[in-house]
Amino acid sequence: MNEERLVSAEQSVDDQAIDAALRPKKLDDFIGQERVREQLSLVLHSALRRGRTPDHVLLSGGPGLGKTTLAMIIAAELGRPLRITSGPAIERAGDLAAVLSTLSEGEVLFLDEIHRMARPAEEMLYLAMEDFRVDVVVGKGPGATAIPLDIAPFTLVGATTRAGMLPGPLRDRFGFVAHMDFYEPAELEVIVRRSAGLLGVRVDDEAAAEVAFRSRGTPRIANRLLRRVRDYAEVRADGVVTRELARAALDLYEVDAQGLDRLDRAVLRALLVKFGGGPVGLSTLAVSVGEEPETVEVVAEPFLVRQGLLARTARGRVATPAAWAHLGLTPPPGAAAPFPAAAPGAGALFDVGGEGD
Ligand SMILES: Nc1ncnc2c1ncn2[C@@H]1O[C@H](COP(=O)(O)OP(=O)(O)OP(=O)(O)O)[C@@H](O)[C@H]1O
Repeated sequence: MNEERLVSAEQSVDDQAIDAALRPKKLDDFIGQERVREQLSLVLHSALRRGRTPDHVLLSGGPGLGKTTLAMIIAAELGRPLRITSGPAIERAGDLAAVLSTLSEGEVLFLDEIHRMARPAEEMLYLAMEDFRVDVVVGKGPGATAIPLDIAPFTLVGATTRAGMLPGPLRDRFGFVAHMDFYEPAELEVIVRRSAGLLGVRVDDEAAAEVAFRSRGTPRIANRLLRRVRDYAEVRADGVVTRELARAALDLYEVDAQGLDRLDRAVLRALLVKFGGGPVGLSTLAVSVGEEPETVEVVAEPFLVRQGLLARTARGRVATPAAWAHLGLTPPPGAAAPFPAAAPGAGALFDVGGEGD
């Protein structure tokens, strides 16, 4: 169901063309992520000065935060071609050898979802990253021989949503690791205004702020909400997006003032109304909203936790005071405190898996 959500950060089929059209092409046009941008600029420009290929770059961060965009910008800033592949496309070492052996001097290789690459290919990549060499194995069994093959110096840009899943030896071979954070509303507002300009949508500043605020810190979601708001303004008004129109459109699509959607709110409401704010086990909570536990855990909870609306404790899921306020409800006397510091037997707080019902 993640794919169908308006507030999913994953790329949908509809997003593909628009993502491409809205990508900034230069580092200076890339909005937000100040530290990453500055660090990357130094890495790239010092390599350019020295006439060398820059260190390999690892981009780590959630979907829709701009990793593909940055990879394209890196190639553009270096004035080099970009080759794009992804971990799941590399099922065998031979798949990677085919890519590496056809790279041109200085080419930028973007390997998206690098944590999903096949293990034997990973080992081939170590050597390629370090020595610009691959060992091509010819034959099978005891007669197999490894033929070393030089490859052109290249820059690998790896992207991952799960930096923790990368084996240490692979992570260590990146000279520069960029951690991409969620964007601030003010940064997203600039992105919304820029995208509106490119799409020819007239959006006033207050409306841009409204869209930004509901975009869960993610440019891809901001661009998607902007499109829905544009449709609404075109059909129901004169095409100019005002704050009132943006609010009405996003309310219609059930994306609320903090970016929660129907599922998020259903989970929160069940936790508050049916279970008095918790603690309640994940499976019980999931059944009460008619979803699988995994859907609640993977799709709804991370954002609720990030927003400080829900806490995962050793005793189960607990609503925070902000959750009551967000849904305009009053906690009953004695509602569970999210952080029962003094309660005997209360366990650790966050991200404790496996609590019972
Ligand atoms: N800093 C930014 N400034 C302007 N637009 C941005 C920025 N970051 C991302 N975007 C826009 O958001 C959309 C998604 O970005 P992109 O495809 O680069 O994300 P991603 O991190 O590679 O996502 P995924 O991990 O799902 O592939 C693109 O349209 C891109 O233009």
